[in-house]
Amino acid sequence: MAASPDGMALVAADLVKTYSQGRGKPPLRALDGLTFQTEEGTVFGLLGPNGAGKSTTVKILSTLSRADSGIATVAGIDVAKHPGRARSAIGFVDQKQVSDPMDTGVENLVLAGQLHGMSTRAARSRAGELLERFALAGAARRQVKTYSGGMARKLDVAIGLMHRPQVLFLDEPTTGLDPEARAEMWAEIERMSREERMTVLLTTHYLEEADRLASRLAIVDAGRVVTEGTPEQLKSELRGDAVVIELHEASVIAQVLESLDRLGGFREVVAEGRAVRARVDGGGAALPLVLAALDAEGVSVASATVSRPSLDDVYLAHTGHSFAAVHAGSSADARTDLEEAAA
Ligand SMILES: Nc1ncnc2c1ncn2[C@@H]1O[C@H](COP(=O)(O)OP(=O)(O)OP(=O)(O)O)[C@@H](O)[C@H]1O
Repeated sequence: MAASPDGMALVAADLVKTYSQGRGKPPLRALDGLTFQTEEGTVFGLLGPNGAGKSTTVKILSTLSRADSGIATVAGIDVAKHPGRARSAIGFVDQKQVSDPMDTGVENLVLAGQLHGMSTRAARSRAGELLERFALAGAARRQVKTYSGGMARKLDVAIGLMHRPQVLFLDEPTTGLDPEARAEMWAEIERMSREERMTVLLTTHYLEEADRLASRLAIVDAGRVVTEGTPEQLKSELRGDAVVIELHEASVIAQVLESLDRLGGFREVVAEGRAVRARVDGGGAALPLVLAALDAEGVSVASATVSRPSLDDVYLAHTGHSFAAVHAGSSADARTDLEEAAA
């Protein structure tokens, strides 16, 4: 399998991309020197708040958009110089359903194979293989409109795999799936990368998903990679434990911040809604002191927890906001495509 000479399946080097925002407004710098690389046969996670530049990065790497400057390669192929070759090396699974609901599962797969230049015979054989693998063989001849959400999603991934790509782009593969379907999808993604040495670029709104699947992660903010490493490395870089104090009322936040300041030793103190988060060494010993101080001041605490650093803490430390708060219920992207409109 031809990867780039240095074994990197994906390279994004100093990517810059600006979008026109319409007449009279300055262009928006969506990517500002974004850089990362991914080894062959691994799952690489891209995390970041809405608007950080993840989709723009994926669009450039998958030839759907062009960078203003910088280099992007997929399996050693420069995507700007050889988009056709790059396209045959990648599979792209969009957030939106790509299969035709009126066609059967097998019809969708065979059509996808034919669009990639496969003969009908080869496409049928590959479709059969994938239907088996995704436990969809029993539903192969049913219209996709009769499938559950999990089945339709698996079919979409199978469509992306028809032409045996070296690199698969998965944009929020489990958004909207129930826990069982999500677990099944995770197992399949793990299997693909392990057994077939397939490289997967995963963008996700679920930290748990990134933690479980990605061997390396990049956190993207304002068009740049702000930190990168294995989930374990990123977590171990954070010193101390995470303390979260939830209050019954937001009006006492200032009092809590003052108490923490007085007690000393608390770092990265952030107030969010009715909660205060902070880091402290020896959280187990520090928490009772905080609770005693707040009790003495008559501040009513709804809950208080202390935990080892999580990926959410990594995210918070690098972006200044918690992943859960940013992504609560927000994945729909309703902006108008100004770039296309301006073209
Ligand atoms: N076609 C476009 N025209 C104009 N602005 C755009 C276009 N596409 C993206 N943007 C802007 O570029 C920035 C980066 O967007 P991008 O979609 O890459 O972020 P993202 O990290 O994928 O966010 P999300 O999680 O919301 O999908 C945002 O400010 C966005 O509004």
